Amino acid sequence: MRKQIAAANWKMNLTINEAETLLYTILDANLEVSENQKVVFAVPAPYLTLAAKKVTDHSNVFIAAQNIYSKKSGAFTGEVSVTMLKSIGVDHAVIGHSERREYFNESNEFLREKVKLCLEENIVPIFCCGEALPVREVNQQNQFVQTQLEESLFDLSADEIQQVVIAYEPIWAIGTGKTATSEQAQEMHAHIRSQLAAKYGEAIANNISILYGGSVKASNAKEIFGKPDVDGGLVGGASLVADEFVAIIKALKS
Ligand SMILES: O=C[C@H](O)COP(=O)(O)O
Repeated sequence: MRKQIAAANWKMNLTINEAETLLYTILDANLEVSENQKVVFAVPAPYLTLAAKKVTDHSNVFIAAQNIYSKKSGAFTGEVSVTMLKSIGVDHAVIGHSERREYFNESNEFLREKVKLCLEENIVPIFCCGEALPVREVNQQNQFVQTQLEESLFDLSADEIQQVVIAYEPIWAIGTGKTATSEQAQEMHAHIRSQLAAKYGEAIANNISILYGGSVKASNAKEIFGKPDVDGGLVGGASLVADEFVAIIKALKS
């Protein structure tokens, strides 16, 4: 049975003191995260070690890197590898966020290598996909996202694909306050799941968590997460406010 997941993406925000306070406040909020749920914090790289140590006492709570490099080690100044993450207890990584694709020119092919590497090291890739506004305006979003999946994920084996979490994040809804309607989210999630089913079979497709990202907040999480193919969210801005993120966690399906 696929997991329901609330994933925080702090992006490039917070000082260490602010990060500690936020994480501790959320963890101390009497969270009851069931076996069928996961809470993930994608924190800035300098805070990964501290955050990974802090969550060891909390069941079903995990720490993610916001990015990795596509090689395991070597002369790649400034980059962070999956091997390093593994060695500090980090077990998830956001791969292919639209900000990485846009500002750092990360291609589907490059992201395919990163996903592979995560799986080799037993790190769960949270693979992001999603279209920009001009693509949606000409109603090409399904084909666009399908190509992202095909080029980055569809050479994985049946065992491998089931380790991947997919996050659908329409770029026009990220940080804009403009959320996709729950119907738009469901429509795309159903499309993604149908593509997974066509490639790997229905049973496997039904095992894969598909998160929605784009202006999720406490006030809309319940409705969006309530849709049958939406298995939680990847949350930016609202994950920086403890009460908001706690409410978002509570909005997960049980
Ligand atoms: O990774 C998270 C997404 O980019 C969503 O960000 P947002 O919740 O601030 O719109």
